Amino acid sequence: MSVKHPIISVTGSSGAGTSTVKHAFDQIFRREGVTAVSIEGDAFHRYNRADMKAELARRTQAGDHTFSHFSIEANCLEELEAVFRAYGETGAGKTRHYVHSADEAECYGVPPGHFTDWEEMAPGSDLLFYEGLHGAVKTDHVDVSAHADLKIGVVPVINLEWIQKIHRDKAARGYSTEAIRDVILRRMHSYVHVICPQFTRTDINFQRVPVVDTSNPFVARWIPTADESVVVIRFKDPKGIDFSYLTSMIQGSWMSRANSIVVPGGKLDLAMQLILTPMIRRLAERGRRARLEADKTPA
Ligand SMILES: Nc1ncnc2c1ncn2[C@@H]1O[C@H](COP(=O)(O)OP(=O)(O)OP(=O)(O)O)[C@@H](O)[C@H]1O
Ligand SMILES: O=C(CO)[C@H](O)[C@H](O)COP(=O)(O)O
Repeated sequence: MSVKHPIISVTGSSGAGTSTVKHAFDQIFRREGVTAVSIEGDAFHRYNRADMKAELARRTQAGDHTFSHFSIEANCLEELEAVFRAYGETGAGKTRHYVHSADEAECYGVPPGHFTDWEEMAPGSDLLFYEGLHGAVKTDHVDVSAHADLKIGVVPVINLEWIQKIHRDKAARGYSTEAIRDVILRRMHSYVHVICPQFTRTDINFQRVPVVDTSNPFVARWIPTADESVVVIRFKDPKGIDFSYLTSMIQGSWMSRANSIVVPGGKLDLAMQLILTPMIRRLAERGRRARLEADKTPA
């Protein structure tokens, strides 16, 4: 955690909607005049696509059927923790991109399945924004979670998460339904042991729940729309959250527990703005004040 150089971490499984949620954050950053630098979790995969395939084959042959991109060992989480620590201390750090598709390849000048070179983040930022699979991970050897000042979980109920993943991976990444189904199955062990535990460490979880039948996600023809879903928003620490303000501002919302509200799917953006803007403003202002004070203090 760092007052001077705060970190916001948005964590979710593949297809959960973390990239989509990033847009909501970008709007708040723009409106509030907050300069953010970003890290994509996929940048910290340990292997490029070909090496991952080879490692997977090696492990499968050795009898390990649980290895996947969700696994701790498939990612450089010590490096991610080190980048979080360095940013918290100095406001600087390095990152890169994992290129998934032909579109991204054109943008980054690197073929799909490869990484760009490591690059220093732009100097002078107010905060670091992470979006990916492991932003609240804590094991015996690595603690990414401890370095993040605001942790957000993006967790649709699982059938919806799969539908979102299947549609995105088919449309944007060119995979077949069968290949995606196999990946979902292979990742299940780490989904349970690595992904889920993070959502008890997050400060706020946004859980999209469809109100249409998603019983067989593998044949769903489209992703349930905003109007066909509600979002459960759960606060780890409800102290200081003005629930009556939120429920009066967000039409159709209600409290389902002492720490949770439910909003219509179409109000997710508004809910995120109302909830997150004051938190982001506070982090950025505290950081600016602390950096100013540090500049005034003689070395
Ligand atoms: N609130 C939402 N309403 C409707 N569709 C959504 C919503 N959130 C995400 N989706 C859809 O789900 C798919 C996956 O979303 P997104 O790319 O944001 O996932 P992700 O968590 O960033 O995945 P990855 O980490 O694998 O890149 C996209 O097709 C997106 O349009
Ligand atoms: O989104 C993902 C994880 O968050 C991808 O599954 C992962 O980055 C691997 O990508 P690919 O299978 O296309 O090489």
